[in-house]
Amino acid sequence: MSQENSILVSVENVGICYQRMLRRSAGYWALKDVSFTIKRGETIGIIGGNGAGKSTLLRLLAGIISPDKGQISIPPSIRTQLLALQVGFDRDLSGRDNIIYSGMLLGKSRKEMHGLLDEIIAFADIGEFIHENVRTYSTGMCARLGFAISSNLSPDILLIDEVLGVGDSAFKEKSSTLLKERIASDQTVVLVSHQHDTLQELCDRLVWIEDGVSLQQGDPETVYAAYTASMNEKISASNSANTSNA
Ligand SMILES: Nc1ncnc2c1ncn2[C@@H]1O[C@H](COP(=O)(O)OP(=O)(O)OP(=O)(O)O)[C@@H](O)[C@H]1O
Repeated sequence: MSQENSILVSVENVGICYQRMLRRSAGYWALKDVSFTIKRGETIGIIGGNGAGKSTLLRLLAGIISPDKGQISIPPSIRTQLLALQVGFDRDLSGRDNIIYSGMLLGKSRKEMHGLLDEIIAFADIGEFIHENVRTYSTGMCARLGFAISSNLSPDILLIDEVLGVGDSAFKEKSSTLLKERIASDQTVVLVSHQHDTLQELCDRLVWIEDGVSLQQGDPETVYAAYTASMNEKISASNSANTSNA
């Protein structure tokens, strides 16, 4: 099989159960039964309603959490990087130190990272804030830092959780251009987004997840149409229930 078409990641009947804070209450299965594969060089879009389990799935692919049932297979040499607004940085370190730390997590040496620092800082373009703790950053600044790091480090799989469309218009343009370049250069990408245009333009395939279950996968047009039809049905059902209760 050629390298381009080889399966890089396989997710089989995976479930993730979050433990509740109250010890006696049962855990919550955020993912119940998710299966799909990712081929080398593919851009996969993950869609689904709020709370469907999309971010949980990216955390699983990033190796932050492990499955409580089923299996995920990723070769040990494969480095993933998660670009998300809530995770990925040590909030008590400066942006600069987070750049070095992220690079080392992706297998770079401290010396290599010092060589890349200036370029990454220039791409992030957040001024003196680069020396402040990430805790003080705005949402857009976190997105800038994340994109700046991934633009220079090229992980094997880039995982993007709804950070497109964040920030000012100059940054949106810059991040979208970067992503398109990565996709053209055969970067493997998994992208969570609610933006139809983005999914349509960038993705080879969509995987639709609802209530922790992978319902459908395939070409973006078909899967998005099925997802939208299901959403519209839910809205109609909810409107009818509200009318009959009035
Ligand atoms: N750390 C956690 N502990 C307990 N429950 C969690 C945790 N993280 C997420 N959940 C729950 O798991 C479910 C799936 O959450 P997740 O964030 O993966 O959904 P999502 O599809 O990304 O949602 P959205 O589109 O709203 O961002 C939700 O019901 C959420 O409340």
